[in-house]
Amino acid sequence: MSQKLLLTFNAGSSTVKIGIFAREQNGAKRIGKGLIDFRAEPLTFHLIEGPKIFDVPLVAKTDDLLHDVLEEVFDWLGEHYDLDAVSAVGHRVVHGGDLFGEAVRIDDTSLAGIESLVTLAPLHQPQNLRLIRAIAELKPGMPQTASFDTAFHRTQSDVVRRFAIPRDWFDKGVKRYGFHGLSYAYIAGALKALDPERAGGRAVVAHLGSGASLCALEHGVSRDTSMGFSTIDGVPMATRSGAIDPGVLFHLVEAHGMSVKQVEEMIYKQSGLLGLSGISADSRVLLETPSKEACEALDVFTFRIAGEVARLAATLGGLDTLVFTAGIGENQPTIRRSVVERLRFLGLLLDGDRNDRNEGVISREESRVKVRVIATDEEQVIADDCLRLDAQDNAPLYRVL
Ligand SMILES: Nc1ncnc2c1ncn2[C@@H]1O[C@H](COP(=O)(O)OP(=O)(O)O)[C@@H](O)[C@H]1O
Ligand SMILES: CC(=O)OP(=O)(O)O
Ligand SMILES: [Mg+2]
Repeated sequence: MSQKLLLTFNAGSSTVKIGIFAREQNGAKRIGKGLIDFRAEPLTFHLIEGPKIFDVPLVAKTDDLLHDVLEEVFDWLGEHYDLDAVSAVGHRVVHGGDLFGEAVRIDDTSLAGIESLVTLAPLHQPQNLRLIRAIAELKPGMPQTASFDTAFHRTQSDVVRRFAIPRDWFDKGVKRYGFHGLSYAYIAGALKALDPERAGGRAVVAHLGSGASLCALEHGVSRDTSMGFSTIDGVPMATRSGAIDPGVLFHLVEAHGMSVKQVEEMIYKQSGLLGLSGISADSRVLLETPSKEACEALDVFTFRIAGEVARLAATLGGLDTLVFTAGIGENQPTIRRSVVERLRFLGLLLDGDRNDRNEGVISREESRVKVRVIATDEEQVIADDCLRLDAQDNAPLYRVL
């Protein structure tokens, strides 16, 4: 019999990342990585790690269900992996609200809980649900688990989580939740391995991908983060505005007659780097475009990130380590340089050559704050949760309702 496998799904704002893991005695070991790119026209599947590397355009269209897209992706994956050996599937689910403090098996009850949080993460949660349902149809009876982005931040104090609005709204769930928790959990583990005594001490992690946020870690525990109630808050992103004076939103609706839906579309999908530059949501394109607007978009981005690092350092009462991670954080020296140069006053000194080579430590020896680049792996966290939950007992399986 062939070795048992696990699949993981990490649905971000613009891609779905698929992890293929072997179930080994000492845990889940990655053996492949795929990516469905929803920005590409036509929709494209990339196998970026595995026995063969390839890109294929998909015939299936993104419909509301993702059933056809996944079926086609499974056909491609099936040429290289024995998909009959898949014994469980784990998902990243972006919002767990106050309902989910840790990863869970998916059954009808947990699925209803995930569904009840759709309005809190309209860019992500519906996609998570589509994937869960499509897999339940394509692989009936397959055990599925959910790992929540919000769960890692439940160690934050109420002072950090409260908005300064009438206090009963907090009890009704209007509070700062924070996201990218699977990435921060992975980085906290990596920092512990690099620095077993102090896990990086007082560390700020900058997760800079299509969605971007920062997290303040005290010996690996979340104390504060830039994203709040929704995935809009904090720093500007590929297409999201980041924190914005709520007065602007009232103004757009009342003085300019925009509907709430139109404002939502603008803030989630037409803002950030795309809106600022008018050129592209992809920082790689902006770095190569010699225009004033592209340059200014990147300046706003790095200005706001540096400001957030300083704010989070205040939460921690100082800063020992700054970590860059995710697509931009791991791969873009120019953006890291602009952020770190703005933070010289906090004791950060960049080693330009190390930074250009994307090395693990990019600060100089004499820098008071150590600056690191660590590749995140949200799929590993999902796979570890999935393996642990699946091994516990034969609890409920999700079937198509
Ligand atoms: N070499 C690179 N590979 C992939 N993404 C990169 C690279 N360099 C920069 N990026 C940036 O990272 C972003 C994607 O980051 P990622 O963490 O994968 O985001 P998400 O999970 O939100 O889709 C891209 O929009 C791009 O701007
Ligand atoms: C929470 C969030 O913004 O996720 P992503 O960066 O994957 O879009
Ligand atoms: Mg992501």
